[in-house]
Order: sequence, then structure tokens, then C-alpha cells
Amino acid sequence: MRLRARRPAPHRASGQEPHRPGTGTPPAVELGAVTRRYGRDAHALRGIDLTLRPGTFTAVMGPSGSGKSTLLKCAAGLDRPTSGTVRLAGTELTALRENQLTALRRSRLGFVFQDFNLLPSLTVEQNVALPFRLAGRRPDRRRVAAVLEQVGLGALGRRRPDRLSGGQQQRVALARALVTEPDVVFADEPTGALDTRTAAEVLALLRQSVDAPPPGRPAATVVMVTHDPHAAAHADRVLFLADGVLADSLDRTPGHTPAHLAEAVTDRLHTLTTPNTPDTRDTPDTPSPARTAGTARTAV
Ligand SMILES: Nc1ncnc2c1ncn2[C@@H]1O[C@H](COP(=O)(O)OP(=O)(O)OP(=O)(O)O)[C@@H](O)[C@H]1O
Repeated sequence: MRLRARRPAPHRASGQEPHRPGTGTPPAVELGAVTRRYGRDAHALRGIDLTLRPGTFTAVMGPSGSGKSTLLKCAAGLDRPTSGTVRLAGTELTALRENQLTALRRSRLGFVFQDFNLLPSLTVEQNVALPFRLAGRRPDRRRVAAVLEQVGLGALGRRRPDRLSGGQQQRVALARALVTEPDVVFADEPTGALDTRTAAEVLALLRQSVDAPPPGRPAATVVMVTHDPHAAAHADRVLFLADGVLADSLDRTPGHTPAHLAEAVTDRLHTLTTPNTPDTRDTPDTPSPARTAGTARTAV
């Protein structure tokens, strides 16, 4: 693979066609030719085309400075692209005024950050109920209790965050992100501050929110930026950014384990960070982790 050769052309993730109005459920996230420049010279994103279906879990990886956070911020309406379009569940964000964007983020998106971002003076329940209050709605106490059960914290609603472990605090943040049944949950390094075992528990909960939501509740859609191949291996699809373009992707195929996907992800990352290394993965006598994992390699 020669990433540099591919860099100038904008890419569309394969198999992900733009939604045509009137053809059913719109994509959860749709980016069209999104660019983001800082000043004249810093091109953080260089033409991103991307479509993510509802009820999917996508990880975004890439070297430092490749544009992951910028992509997340543009997709979540926290930053405005320099050009291009962003649609969330059919709503065009780039057309919205700032106050409309804020209202949309509060009512239709969930966020999980590395450092949890809980309010220390509020109890666990109050932190989870916050999105209702910020949206000017009465907190739905049954929903708050249900989502705390979902993340395994049903008994800790009255505690304050400083009396919780890091993993428990991140579970509260996850409950807060899920409580309004948002169109998309955006997670930026959600396990970056956690030990391996606790990180795996939080990732399993994210995965479960997509695969097995509580009865009667919709499957979540998760977009997660991470540096950790083991975290990315919980996703259905891993997107690789390099220098502001979508350079590659990996899809999880039925039957192979997160460990295999993590190995394949590590292999791709290695290729991204050392682009001049000869690519031996297509040589028949050199089986790659991607091939042994049964992973579909897709052009994006
Ligand atoms: N506010 C800003 N002003 C100027 N340049 C910026 C700004 N934010 C990001 N950039 C530049 O845009 C590029 C992409 O940054 P971004 O933070 O999206 O990368 P990243 O992949 O998330 O990096 P990391 O893994 O280190 O967090 C980098 O070159 C960065 O220096």
C-alpha cells in the first residue's frame, strides 16, 4: 500500500453510498467532501466522504496530527468544516446557526471524553440527568435509573463522582451519553485514562449499547477516536486517517475475534506510520494479520 500516492484524491468509504432522500432511514452520520483548514497552511481534513449507518460502531485511528479529533468535532457539530457538508440523521449541520447547533448537540448527540467531564458537585443521578436539564426538559427519572442499571451502576446513583473509580466515572459518562437515546454517541479516547481491564469493561458496554440495547430501546450508533488497537477492535469498522484523508479501513467480519482485529489494526497503523516500508501483505507466502483475521480490506 502506498498511502502517499493516494493522498490528494478525496475518498469515499467503499460500500457506503450517500442517502437518497425518500429511501428510508437516513445515515446516522454523512460527511460530503469535508475539508477543515486552520489558517492558510494547516489542512486538518482534505476532503472526507463518509457514511455511517445507524446501529454501528466505528473507530477512527491514525497517527498523531492526522485529523481524528478534527473529524470528530466536525461530525459532531463542535467545529465547522471549511467546506463540505455534514448531516446527522438527515439534518444538515452546516446550515444551522450556532444556537440551533447547540440545541441539536444537547438533544440528539451523546459525548464521552477521556477525562469523563462529570460535574463534581452533582450526584451520579444528577450528572446522568444533566442532558435533560440542558435541553430544557424535565429529567426522566425512570430512564436515568434504567440507563444506570444498563452500565452496572444501579446502586450508586446517590454518590458523587469523587467517590467513584475511574472506570465507574466513565460508566457514568456513558450513561449520560446514552440517556437521551441520541442519534450518535461520539467518544474521544474514552479509555485513554483507564487501566486495561477497566477499559475492556467500558468498551464492552459501548459494544452492548450497539448490539443489545435494553428491550424496546434503539441500538446506539457509536463513533470513537482511539489510539489503542485493542479498543478499536471492539468496533464494526476501523477507519484510518493519514494527513487529513481517509487512507484505509478494516471491517470486522463474523467469526474473527477482537484479538485478531487488534492485530490487523496494529499492522495497518504500522503501515501508516512507516509508509515507505515495503508492503508484503499481498505476497502469498507472507500471511498478514489482516488476512489471517479474515478481515476484508476495503479501499476508501
Ligand atoms: N486549532 C487549531 N489551530 C491550528 N491547527 C490545528 C488546530 N487544531 C488542529 N490543528 C492541526 O490540524 C491537524 C489535525 O489535528 P487533530 O487534532 O485533528 O489531529 P489528531 O489526529 O486528533 O491528533 P492527536 O492524535 O495528536 O490528538 C494537526 O496538524 C493540528 O496541528
